[in-house]
Amino acid sequence: MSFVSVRNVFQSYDRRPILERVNLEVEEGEFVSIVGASGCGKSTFLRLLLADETPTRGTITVAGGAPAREPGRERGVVFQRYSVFPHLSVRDNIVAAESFPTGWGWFRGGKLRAARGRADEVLERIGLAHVAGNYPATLSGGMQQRLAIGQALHARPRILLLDEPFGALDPGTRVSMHEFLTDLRAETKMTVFMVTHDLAEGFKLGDRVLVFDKTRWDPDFPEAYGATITFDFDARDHGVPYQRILDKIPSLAAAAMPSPA
Ligand SMILES: Nc1ncnc2c1ncn2[C@@H]1O[C@H](COP(=O)(O)OP(=O)(O)OP(=O)(O)O)[C@@H](O)[C@H]1O
Repeated sequence: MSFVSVRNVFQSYDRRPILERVNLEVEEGEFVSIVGASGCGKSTFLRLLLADETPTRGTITVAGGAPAREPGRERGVVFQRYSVFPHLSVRDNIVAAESFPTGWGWFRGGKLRAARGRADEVLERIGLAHVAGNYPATLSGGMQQRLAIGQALHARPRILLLDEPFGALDPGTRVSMHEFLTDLRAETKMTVFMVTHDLAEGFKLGDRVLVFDKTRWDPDFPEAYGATITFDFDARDHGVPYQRILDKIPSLAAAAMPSPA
């Protein structure tokens, strides 16, 4: 039995199909990159994996359990724009990640001191110990995104969901974030799903690269059909040079790029 099992999943909004017949089996510890045209439903798929939404049809199960009805601590998420708390210090942003999901509200006294100690260990690991007392606004984009990832990891999720986590960063910072994520992954053995518009990034970081696209298309009614997984590439050990895939399936180049605004 695989770790994450997506069986015949459909998702519609107001009867408008977004995803149809999505089937996927993922082993624990796999890194799955997701690419596809803008608006084809990649973020929707992540929300379904997060259990932030329930599919219109079909089921998503983790470790053979019952389908989740709401996000839990075993699933962490990071969005493109840093979702950190601007009014809290870097250290307390990590503390918040631990205290809020417990439903106990903000830690106090000895509990707060202990939580801050644990937060400092996380900051050490993500290279932000030297700015622990700063507010997020004083950090660079890459540092804020490292903080957002640190927050998500602090709950020790078994599944990490990344929605274009490096999309807003400059190319140099992106490369250092790739190294950061690769190291963390080796350390934690998490299962990761990452939506990206950057095909090279998808192949560099992923064990697999999934392409979402429509298999049916009605020119008179473009919204008639939803998207599904049309390719599932093995990207392990740089197994498939993505350039060769682009040569073979040129439409993928367009599918993997954001559409012009
Ligand atoms: N809650 C919702 N209610 C209605 N429509 C929605 C909702 N969420 C998403 N949609 C629509 O579903 C479609 C897919 O959106 P989604 O954000 O999943 O695509 P995406 O592939 O992640 O796009 P992008 O690459 O641009 O981020 C879009 O047309 C969007 O407007």
